[in-house]
Amino acid sequence: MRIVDVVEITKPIASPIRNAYIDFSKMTASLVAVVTDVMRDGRRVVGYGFNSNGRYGQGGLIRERFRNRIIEADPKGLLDDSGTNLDPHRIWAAMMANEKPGGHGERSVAVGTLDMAVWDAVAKIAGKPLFRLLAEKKGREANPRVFVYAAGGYYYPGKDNSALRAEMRGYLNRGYNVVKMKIGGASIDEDRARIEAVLEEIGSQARLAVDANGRFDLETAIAYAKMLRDYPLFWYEEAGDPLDYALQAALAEFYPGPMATGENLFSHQDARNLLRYGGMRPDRDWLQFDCALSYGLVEYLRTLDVLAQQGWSPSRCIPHGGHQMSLNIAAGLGLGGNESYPDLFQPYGGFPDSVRVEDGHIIMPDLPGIGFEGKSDLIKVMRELAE
Ligand SMILES: O=C([O-])CC(=O)C(=O)O
Ligand SMILES: [Mg+2]
Repeated sequence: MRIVDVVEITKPIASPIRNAYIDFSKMTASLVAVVTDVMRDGRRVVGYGFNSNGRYGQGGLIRERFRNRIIEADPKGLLDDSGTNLDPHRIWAAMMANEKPGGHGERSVAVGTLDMAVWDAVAKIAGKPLFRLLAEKKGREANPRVFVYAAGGYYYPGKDNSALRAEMRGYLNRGYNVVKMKIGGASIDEDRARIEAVLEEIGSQARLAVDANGRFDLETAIAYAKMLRDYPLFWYEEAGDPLDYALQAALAEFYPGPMATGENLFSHQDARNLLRYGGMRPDRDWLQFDCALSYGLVEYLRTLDVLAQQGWSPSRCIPHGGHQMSLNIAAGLGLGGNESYPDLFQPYGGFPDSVRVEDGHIIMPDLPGIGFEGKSDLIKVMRELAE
């Protein structure tokens, strides 16, 4: 058994939306395939992966470095001890040969994208849904029912508060009971009016989270905290620079409600620094590390170890990114849920076609691998790449 090829294509996922920091008019994503020589149900096993929105495609790094290290490694050295499946940890180590520590940059996105495809292949070779494989490896019970929330509420050109309300109403109609909107891309008075409009629309049917995308300095973050704490928000996300742990810790003094951050921390070492120095509170705050941006699930397992050492439960994690990889981790390893973008970043985000959101939760279908084969628009572009 061996990996015979690794292929990558960089695709546009452009849209006219804007958060407080970037617009998505030139956004791209890498789609990758890990092609094996294993056959299952009459088909060659190919694992697929892609990177989450917010960071651009990683074709250069994947094609120049990480792909070659997998292809050039001794194939036997990439198998598990039984020799009957690939070993994601050994493949990860092969990819990271001759890489210095620290300064994680975006190489973590390239590795995370390939790691997703490796786990997809491993679960397909095992003939199981990835979430069941993960639960088995950890000796725990999988829970296929996963909390999901609807992320949107972006700044669009020409979008007024009635359009924002209609967007949120649409999410409620589709079964969500937590919705998220952007803040920090307008004046604080405008943002207050946008928040009040959404709260009026959703009433007691749902809760609202807000996301500043790291835009604020400490003074502005605190000014917003004082405004936001008047409302019963689900969370206040990424107020300041993701690496400014002192800002996050200072903010906690002004914001008693739940805070969320972590989508732009790309390693277990960065996660550890957040928990050590960021003032995050394990009884109410939320951690959003996204494996597809941060060296994949092999690294995310280390991050979960860091959490345990620092007294945090995995149930405080609701990853960024809205992809099925994190849904599997949530169902298999007991995370608190997953993000979802009902109207954005298609065909990559979302759920298998048969899945419906009910009461803010989905039920994972029993599909081998990550479950991409259950989403027709997604598997179509995947197969165009490698089958
Ligand atoms: O707008 C983005 O970059 C995405 C984001 O922060 C989120 O989903 O939390
Ligand atoms: Mg965010």
